[in-house]
Amino acid sequence: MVQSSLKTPTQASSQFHHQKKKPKLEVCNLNKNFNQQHKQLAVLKNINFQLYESEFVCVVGASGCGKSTLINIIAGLIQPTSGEVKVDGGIVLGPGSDRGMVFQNYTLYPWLTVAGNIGFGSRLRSLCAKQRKERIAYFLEVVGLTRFAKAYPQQLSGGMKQRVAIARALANEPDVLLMDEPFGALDAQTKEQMQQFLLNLWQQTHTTIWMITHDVEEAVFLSQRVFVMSSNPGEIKQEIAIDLPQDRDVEMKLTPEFTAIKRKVMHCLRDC
Ligand SMILES: Nc1ncnc2c1ncn2[C@@H]1O[C@H](COP(=O)(O)OP(=O)(O)OP(=O)(O)O)[C@@H](O)[C@H]1O
Repeated sequence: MVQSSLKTPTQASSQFHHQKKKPKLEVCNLNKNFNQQHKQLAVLKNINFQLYESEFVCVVGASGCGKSTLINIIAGLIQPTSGEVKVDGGIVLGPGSDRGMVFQNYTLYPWLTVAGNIGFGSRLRSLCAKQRKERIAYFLEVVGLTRFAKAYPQQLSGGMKQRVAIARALANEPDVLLMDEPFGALDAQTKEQMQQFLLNLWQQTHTTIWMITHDVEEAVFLSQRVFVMSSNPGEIKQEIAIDLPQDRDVEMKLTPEFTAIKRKVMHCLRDC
C-alpha cells in the first residue's frame, strides 16, 4: 500500500535521528575524464560522499564544474572513468528504478495525461490495475493536482508541470530522488512556492534527495547538508551542515541564522 510506505513527520524524524548507519547512496573514489580536442579533460576528481536515508542534500558549484556529469553518473546514464556509485550497497551499472530523476526542463510525456504521466514508472506499471489507480490518485492528491488528472502537460503552468514530474518520480518509490535544478526555469514567485512545496513533501515522505541547484538560498532552505563543488577538476571542496530547525517556511530566509549560513556557503563558493 502506498500509505504504509510514507512516514508521518514524527516517524520520519525519529528515523532521521538514527540514520547514520548504512548509506542509501554512496559515491566512492569517483573520477571522470572526457576527451576534448584530443586531450583528456579531468572533469570530476576523487568524489567521495555518502547520503543517508531520509537526508536532503543540495550541491552547489560554478557553471561547468561537473554537477550534471556527476548526477548523470549517479543516474547510470554515463560511466565514470574510475570509482563507483552504490545504492543500498549495490553497485550502479546503468539506469534503474531505484533512482528517480527530475530535470530542469520538464520531461513529461506530452501525449499522456497528468495521471498517465504519474503512472508511467516501471515499478508502478508492474502493479495490478487497482493498486496502480490507487497510487496515482494518492500522488495526485499529494501534489494537489487531483482536478487536473485528465489534463495534458501543455495545459499546465511550469510549476504544475514540475509537480507532476516530482509526483511521477515519487510514485515509483525510488530509493533516492535525484534532482537537477528542478526549479531553474521557474519565475521567482513560483520557485519560492515550489521550494515550500518540496520541503513539505519531503517532510511527509522523507524520501532521500540529492539535488543540484545554482541558488544558494534554495540550497540552504531545503537541505541538511550542502556540498560546495570547485571547478577544473570538479571536486567536493566543502560540506556545510545546515544547522537550522527542520520545520521551515519562507520567513526563515529573513532570519540572522539563515543569512549567516547563506553567507558561509557563498564565501565558500567564491573561494573555490
Ligand atoms: N560528453 C562530453 N564530452 C566532453 N566534455 C564534456 C561532456 N560533457 C560535459 N563535458 C565537459 O565537462 C565539464 C562539466 O560539464 P557539466 O555539464 O557537468 O557542468 P555543470 O556543473 O553541470 O554546468 P552547468 O551548471 O552549467 O550545467 C564542462 O567543461 C563540459 O564542457
